[in-house]
Amino acid sequence: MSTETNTLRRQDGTGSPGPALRLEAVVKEYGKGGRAVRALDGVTVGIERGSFTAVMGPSGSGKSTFLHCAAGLDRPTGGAAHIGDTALAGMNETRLTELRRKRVGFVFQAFNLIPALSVRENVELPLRLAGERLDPAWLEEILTRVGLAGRAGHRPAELSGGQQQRVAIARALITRPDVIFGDEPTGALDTVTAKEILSLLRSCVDTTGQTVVMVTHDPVAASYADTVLFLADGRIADTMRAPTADRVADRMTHLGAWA
Ligand SMILES: Nc1ncnc2c1ncn2[C@@H]1O[C@H](COP(=O)(O)OP(=O)(O)OP(=O)(O)O)[C@@H](O)[C@H]1O
Repeated sequence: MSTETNTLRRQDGTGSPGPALRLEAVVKEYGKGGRAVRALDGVTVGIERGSFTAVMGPSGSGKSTFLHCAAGLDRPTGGAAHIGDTALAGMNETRLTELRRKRVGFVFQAFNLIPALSVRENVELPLRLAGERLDPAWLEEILTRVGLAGRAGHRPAELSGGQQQRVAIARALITRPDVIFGDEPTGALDTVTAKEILSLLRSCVDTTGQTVVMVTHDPVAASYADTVLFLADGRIADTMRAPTADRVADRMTHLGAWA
């Protein structure tokens, strides 16, 4: 399949043109020789700006490897990954670190906040690490958007799990990244709180055109996305637009995910 035919578009067709993220024939092998594991086996996909994409697949199908290669956390063995127009191949570690700080945001299952820092300081951290100027109005806007304007001085331990994940989302938004990557962002939350976090991610996409790519095992979480990519044995086995939880669960069953 060509990149063009594989480019994922928003359902309503709005947002800037051009993919936020592009993988071309990406291969990732771990180990060498007879013991090598091919975790990604020629993945080609473009992810449109302002879209919400869920990545699903059976255990070991390559979801984490996909996310790591797409976000510049790991280097593909073959093929090419781009964030916007920037090719990740050939970047040295310093430039890759800079790219990860400025151009992508991460939201993990375990929140990964700094306990000694306040909400405000946690959110500011990526800008400080990147040596960039803080725009106080933008910080306030983000804190308001994630519903934490009144909690800016609190420490993470004083917040619920859902509130802590809101801090992580605010921290991901602060650099106005090309893409926010979520790795099971609702995996540690109860059902009601998970829905609030998914609605927040959805509204980041809908109101500001943020691009979100989220690995999940949960068909309900995937149903918040515009498109679901299904991985199997390191390849894109299927793409589903306008997903519902039932259709996603059905597709996963056919991929043998819950056999
Ligand atoms: N560092 C590594 N060294 C060797 N093999 C690895 C490494 N990381 C992943 N693999 C292998 O690559 C394949 C894909 O792994 P990956 O973690 O990307 O799958 P996944 O779909 O995210 O799985 P899960 O849903 O269980 O988290 C698996 O066979 C895994 O064992």
